[in-house]
Amino acid sequence: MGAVFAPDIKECFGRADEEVGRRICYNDGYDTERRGQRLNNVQLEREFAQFCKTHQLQSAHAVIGVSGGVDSMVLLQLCHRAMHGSEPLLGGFSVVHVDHGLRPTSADDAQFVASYCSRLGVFCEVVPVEVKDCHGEGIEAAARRVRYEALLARARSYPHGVCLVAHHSRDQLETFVMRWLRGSGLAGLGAMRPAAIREGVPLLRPLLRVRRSEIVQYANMWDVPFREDETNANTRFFRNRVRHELLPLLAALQPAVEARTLDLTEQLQADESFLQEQAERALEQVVVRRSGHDVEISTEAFAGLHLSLQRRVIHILLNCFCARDWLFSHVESIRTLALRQDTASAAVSLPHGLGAWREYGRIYIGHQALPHDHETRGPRSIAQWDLVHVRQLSFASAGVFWRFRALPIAKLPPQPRRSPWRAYVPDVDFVEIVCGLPTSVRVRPLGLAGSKKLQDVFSDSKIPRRLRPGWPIVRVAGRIVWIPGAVRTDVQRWDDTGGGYALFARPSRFQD
Ligand SMILES: Nc1ncnc2c1ncn2[C@@H]1O[C@H](COP(=O)(O)OP(=O)(O)OP(=O)(O)O)[C@@H](O)[C@H]1O
Repeated sequence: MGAVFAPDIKECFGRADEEVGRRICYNDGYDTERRGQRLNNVQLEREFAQFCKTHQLQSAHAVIGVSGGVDSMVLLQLCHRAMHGSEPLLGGFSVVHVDHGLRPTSADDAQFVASYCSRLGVFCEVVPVEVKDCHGEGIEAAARRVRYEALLARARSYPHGVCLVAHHSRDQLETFVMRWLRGSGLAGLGAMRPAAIREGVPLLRPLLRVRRSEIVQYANMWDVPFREDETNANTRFFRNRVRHELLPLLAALQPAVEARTLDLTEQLQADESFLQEQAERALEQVVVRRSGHDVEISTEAFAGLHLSLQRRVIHILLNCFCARDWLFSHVESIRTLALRQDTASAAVSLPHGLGAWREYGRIYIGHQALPHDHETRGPRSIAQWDLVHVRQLSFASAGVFWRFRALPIAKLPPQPRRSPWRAYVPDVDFVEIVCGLPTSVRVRPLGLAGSKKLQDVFSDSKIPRRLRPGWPIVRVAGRIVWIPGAVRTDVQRWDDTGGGYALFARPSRFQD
């Protein structure tokens, strides 16, 4: 469907105004409830006018996202009235309806919005979009992503374009609760901002402090038509369950929950802005070097930061590298890595095949494995591998790129294949990966009566001499359990009761 524009129906709107005006002004005592509503409506219009002035919308072109629901239809009405008052509050405005094509009735919604705009004489564009869940984000999130892309693109096409959406105070409460349940931090719990910049375009929410009941009253007052989205009742969606099941409970316990959450989110937003500003400054102090692929941080400067800043600095870096797919446990693992008192090298693996490494008083985050793939001299700890939180680990050692994987034994098939590239370790939190142990160290290979020197283990397994100093050796509580590609020792065990982990190793250059 293309653009719809019908400037000639403006008069219809004028008549509707007059009718409502007559009912209120001349029928004194006719409908006291309506009079009360009118006061609220005046209040709503005043607040909207104030919002327009604060954000200097007199010189802007507002692109309103209108779904056809009551909230956005009321926003449309407010904009329309704001344009036609004694002093226009908007430089101009137009409507965009995004047709996701996901529901059988979506074409009717588009038609409904377009024809109402046509009645008002407002320019309306219906933008059909294709919703594809490419990032495993879920269909709801994918629809939201493409919707904002379309709305912001339209706003960007105007010289002073801004985008207006009709979120109200209950939406804010829902967002807060959903983020709280999903374990968001400060940034997420601040929920939606009344004014934000999204992809370079101001995204404004003039109704964020308005209650839904006031919006509905306003719609009734001005006979604003709207359509109910039938999926709103479907409790298969998380948001709807929060809305229909959890919020009524919260409101029963604390009737002021919506207003209090609004105040709280405003405070959190202010705290969040302050912390982010401080962290961006701190980042300049701790980052020693930054290239497109990795970043190098001074552990000394990092240790001097306040705990909140330490976390936020890592948070910012992870956002750059891991596109928000990280967890709080990743932040904490990197922080622990940076604050360790000993000087040993260590690593944690991150999503998207990235890693964080510690070497010589620096933390490296990025795609590179060990930053200095140097020859190993003497024993060296490669990683304290946190099996509970980190399931994959990769690093380079003496010219070989290693990938390690850990799988709880309970998840393995009943009779796993035997291989020197796999071993079983007891149910421990950490294993240590070291290299460069003296070749005279003795190990007791599984199934052998006696012990063997490391040197003999390497030669029997045909591990090239030049690779031996950097060859990883896995230890549990200081005892060797596995030399990948060579032997497993009597410390390792296959636990039929399902405890422990299976470890897998793949050296990329050597094995090929
Ligand atoms: N199909 C649509 N076309 C244009 N604008 C829309 C559409 N759907 C929603 N909007 C705009 O977005 C606002 C929020 O809508 P809704 O609460 O349904 O979004 P949501 O899916 O919860 O996403 P979020 O709240 O994260 O923006 C609406 O008030 C309206 O302004």
